[in-house]
Amino acid sequence: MLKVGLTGGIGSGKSAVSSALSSYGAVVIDADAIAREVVEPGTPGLAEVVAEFGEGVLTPEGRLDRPRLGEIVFADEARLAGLNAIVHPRVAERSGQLMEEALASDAKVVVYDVPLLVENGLESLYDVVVVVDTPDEVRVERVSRDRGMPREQVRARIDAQADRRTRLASADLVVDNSGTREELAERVAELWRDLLERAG
Ligand SMILES: CC(C)(COP(=O)(O)OP(=O)(O)OC[C@H]1O[C@@H](n2cnc3c(N)ncnc32)[C@H](O)[C@@H]1O)[C@@H](O)C(=O)NCCC(=O)NCCS
Ligand SMILES: Nc1ncnc2c1ncn2[C@@H]1O[C@H](COP(=O)(O)OP(=O)(O)OP(=O)(O)O)[C@@H](O)[C@H]1O
Repeated sequence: MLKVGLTGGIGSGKSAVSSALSSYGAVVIDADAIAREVVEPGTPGLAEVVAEFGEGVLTPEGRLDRPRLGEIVFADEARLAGLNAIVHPRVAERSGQLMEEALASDAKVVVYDVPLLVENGLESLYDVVVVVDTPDEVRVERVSRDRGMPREQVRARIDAQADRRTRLASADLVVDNSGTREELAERVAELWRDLLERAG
């Protein structure tokens, strides 16, 4: 079983790449999805977030108000560090469990889709680090267009992440997603062949 760490900054196209890899037969573990699960209503994670940030980060229904918390933490490094200290250990634990389950399956390739692989120094956990590389301006365009996130919010998240050079320095393989979706699909098909070869 080949362990692949798939990373890239906000809006780079990791989800697009991981869903294509999943359709080819890879097991995909999604860090963003786990980061949501660990702060669902009733979890100790959400209780800690409220203790740290106050009731103001809850919606009237008692769920985490994610855009609100995003505005707070991406404007203030210390507050972001406070949130990361609550969420990241829980994500690491749960993703470790899911990785163990994947290793026990007969899949040839398992992909951990994680935006902060380089930031959190996780390179050594994977046989192959794949970086999805997309210019900052293109990412701002795509995320504001498709998710309605204000451009300044996308930029603030880009600023909170590793820069392009740092991320590329950790890459074993790079997928360029500056072009069309069709071009990306071709590159992922090539990537899959490469990963299968490495899986042996
Ligand atoms: C601040 C929160 C509530 C905002 O939620 P929102 O729904 O708007 O964004 P979502 O979680 O879908 O993240 C979208 C993208 O933002 C970027 N991002 C998220 N968290 C971080 C972070 N701590 N540092 C840098 N970039 C981040 C990533 O590129 C991510 O793919 C949320 O991002 C969060 O809880 N972040 C801390 C946990 C974390 O680091 N998650 C990333 C994977 S472990
Ligand atoms: N080649 C492309 N051309 C046009 N739009 C694209 C392309 N690739 C991805 N997108 C769109 O850009 C947005 C960002 O892509 P995606 O969600 O896959 O990125 P991501 O790296 O998973 O982002 P995040 O870190 O925020 O979770 C999505 O709305 C996606 O549909």
